[in-house]
Amino acid sequence: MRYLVSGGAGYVGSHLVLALLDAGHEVVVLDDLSMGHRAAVPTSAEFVQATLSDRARVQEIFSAWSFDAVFHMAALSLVGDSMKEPLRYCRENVANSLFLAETAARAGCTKFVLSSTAAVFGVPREVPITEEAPTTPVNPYGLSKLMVEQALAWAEGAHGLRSAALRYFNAAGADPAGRAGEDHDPETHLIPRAILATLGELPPLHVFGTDYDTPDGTAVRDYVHVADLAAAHIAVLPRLDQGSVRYNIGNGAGHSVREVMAAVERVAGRPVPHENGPRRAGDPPALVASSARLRAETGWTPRFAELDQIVRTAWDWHAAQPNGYRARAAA
Ligand SMILES: NC(=O)c1ccc[n+]([C@@H]2O[C@H](COP(=O)([O-])OP(=O)(O)OC[C@H]3O[C@@H](n4cnc5c(N)ncnc54)[C@H](O)[C@@H]3O)[C@@H](O)[C@H]2O)c1
Ligand SMILES: O=c1ccn([C@@H]2O[C@H](COP(=O)(O)OP(=O)(O)O[C@H]3O[C@H](CO)[C@H](O)[C@H](O)[C@H]3O)[C@@H](O)[C@H]2O)c(=O)[nH]1
Repeated sequence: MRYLVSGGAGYVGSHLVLALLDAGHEVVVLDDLSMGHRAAVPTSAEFVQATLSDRARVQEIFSAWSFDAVFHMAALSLVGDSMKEPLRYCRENVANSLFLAETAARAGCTKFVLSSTAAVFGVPREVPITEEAPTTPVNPYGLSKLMVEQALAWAEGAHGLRSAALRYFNAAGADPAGRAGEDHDPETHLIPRAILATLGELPPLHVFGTDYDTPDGTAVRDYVHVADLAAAHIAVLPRLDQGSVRYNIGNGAGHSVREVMAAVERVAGRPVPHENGPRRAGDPPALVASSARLRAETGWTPRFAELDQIVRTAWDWHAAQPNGYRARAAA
């Protein structure tokens, strides 16, 4: 099979590309490298450096190749930035996604997998969060993804485009073989920030909020290993033969910021330098997935379900290349 991965030079995308190549598929990566890294894309994948807002380039890609499915990961995805630039977030994420989906459908591609997010749920009334939970985003990032999900839901009847909306919870960890890892600039995610602070590569970690209504007062998230996330994408593809789907993807276990710091300390064998601070705007107190539907319908199950396993792969990646892909690019 041949697949297009938009955003395939990014964190989650690079791990999906590895999983697809490992399974023997052909992969074309479309990425503008605004956040991703050329060195994150294996040489056995085709690479097209282009932005999704360059409509002519996107159409050229569909003229040059035919695809069995599109995995659409390229997006603006920082909650904090989305609070500052809500219109840009909605415009970019919605317009680019819908143009890509429309172009795919016109080219005869009938399967479209959207990287959606737990942020579509806002502050949930109940955890774990099922696919039936109300979708009431509390930040423009979550709203932009929800708008794309809703538009795609109309595309099946009208254009025959079947879609999978995959609501990732918190992607974490690195390729267990060390081929890829997380490298954002700026890095905003908790686990890499805690690790890089411990390695002395970043200033002490700021704990965003210690007064949440959670067991230890810090916010709770569901950390899912990025290789398990990649495997879920492959597992859902056959479901699209029967129609569009949406799945929540997490481990089903919540961990607080303090628990994550404790896991980093166990793996690193030394304390995480940190300071307590105020809450970050747009952060819900607790997000934990029910992935029962995904497990039941696809047989997917996480291989790296323990927080320490997840942190260990991330630690190994950062300890081996504290400057991320820059060292690889220079090599
Ligand atoms: N990381 C997470 O925990 C998480 C959680 C939920 C959802 N998601 C979603 O998963 C997807 C991937 O997330 P990630 O953490 O890998 O992000 P990332 O920033 O590492 O990767 C996104 C990639 O898309 C590229 N890109 C961005 N805008 C583009 C454009 N207009 N044209 C072409 N390429 C463009 C970037 O260069 C980057 O390589 C995103 O859609 C994100 O919203 C991520
Ligand atoms: O330096 C930091 C960074 C994060 N946190 C806290 O750690 C938790 C996790 O924060 P991340 O930034 O790692 O992840 P988010 O939960 O904010 O966001 C991630 O998951 C969301 C859905 O759950 C979105 O999809 C988003 O794209 C993705 O980055 C949050 O409670 C946050 O407040 C800190 O205390 N200090």
